[in-house]
Amino acid sequence: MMNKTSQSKKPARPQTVDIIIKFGGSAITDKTCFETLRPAQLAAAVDCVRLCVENGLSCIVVHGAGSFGHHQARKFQINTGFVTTHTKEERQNKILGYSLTRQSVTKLDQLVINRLIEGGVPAIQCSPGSSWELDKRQPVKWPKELVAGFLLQGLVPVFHGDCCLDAALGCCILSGDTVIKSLCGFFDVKRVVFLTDVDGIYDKPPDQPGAKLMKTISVGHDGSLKHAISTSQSKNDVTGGIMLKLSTAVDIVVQTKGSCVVHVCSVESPAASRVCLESGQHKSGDFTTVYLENHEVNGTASPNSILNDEVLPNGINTE
Ligand SMILES: Nc1ncnc2c1ncn2[C@@H]1O[C@H](COP(=O)(O)OP(=O)(O)OP(=O)(O)O)[C@@H](O)[C@H]1O
Ligand SMILES: C=C(C)CCOP(=O)(O)O
Repeated sequence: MMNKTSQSKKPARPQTVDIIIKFGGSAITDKTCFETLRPAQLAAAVDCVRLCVENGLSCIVVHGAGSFGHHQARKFQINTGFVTTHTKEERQNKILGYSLTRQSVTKLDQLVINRLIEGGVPAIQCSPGSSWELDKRQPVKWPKELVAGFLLQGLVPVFHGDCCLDAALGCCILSGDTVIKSLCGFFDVKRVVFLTDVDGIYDKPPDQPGAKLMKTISVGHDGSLKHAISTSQSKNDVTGGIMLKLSTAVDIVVQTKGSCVVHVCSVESPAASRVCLESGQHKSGDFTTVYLENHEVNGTASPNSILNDEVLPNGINTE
């Protein structure tokens, strides 16, 4: 059933994936309330995937945990692993928390997969918690060939942030953002779209006065950024919030030498489907594009507006 590419551990030419779409936990759930879905936002995210599939794009979905999982993970401190448990009771408590966290994230996963299938997307569950091996919170082994096989059959693999076993810590939390980085390290991914609850990356938390949407973020070959960006995260978030997203985006464009472009866009924005469907970079729109400086994307030189690396809400250029 598997072809030559999917059988080999390290194929000479990695299999192409047109797009990875991340359903942000902030976008599809209400992070301030326990296990609360935002159905309209989930429907909008599903619509983006449906459009991609209808247009023949190979697609992977990754979703965050949002208000499913983060509460339990925080309460039972799953991310510190078993090394911080000293008594039998502490260990039993942590194991119960591990079980409850997985139960919660897989509950959300089931809702997401049901909606995708109802929307006509041939979604296939790929929960990291049941197959990924981690060491010091970094993925060391995951079933790459199986995922490659699913994609070759036209299925849409669905991953999510999860709790996983960890060689060093016993257990830990694996963010959907880290999953995306691993996928980009194995497949030839053309673009990653983070659908979230804000228009993109701002120069400071968007609820702070004067915060400006960064329409483009140019990344140096050493991973450096031209502009300072400050962030905040919700008190229930155990995986680093938007900061992890930004560092994941930077790592992806550097690690793929610029062949993969990353966009951060509101799930509710009319631009979301366009960002998902169109290849290359986008000159305008209320979203963020993260790209490698001076890089040619899909054979076309980056547009000047991007090379100028503007920071502009309301047309203000801070350069
Ligand atoms: N500089 C910033 N730019 C953009 N958003 C920011 C910034 N600082 C803080 N935020 C907050 O980050 C939140 C989005 O990040 P978050 O990590 O929750 O995204 P997500 O991908 O939806 O979540 P998850 O990791 O659960 O999937 C927004 O609600 C926003 O208010
Ligand atoms: C809290 C858990 C279990 C997963 C976190 O994943 P993320 O929301 O993608 O960061």
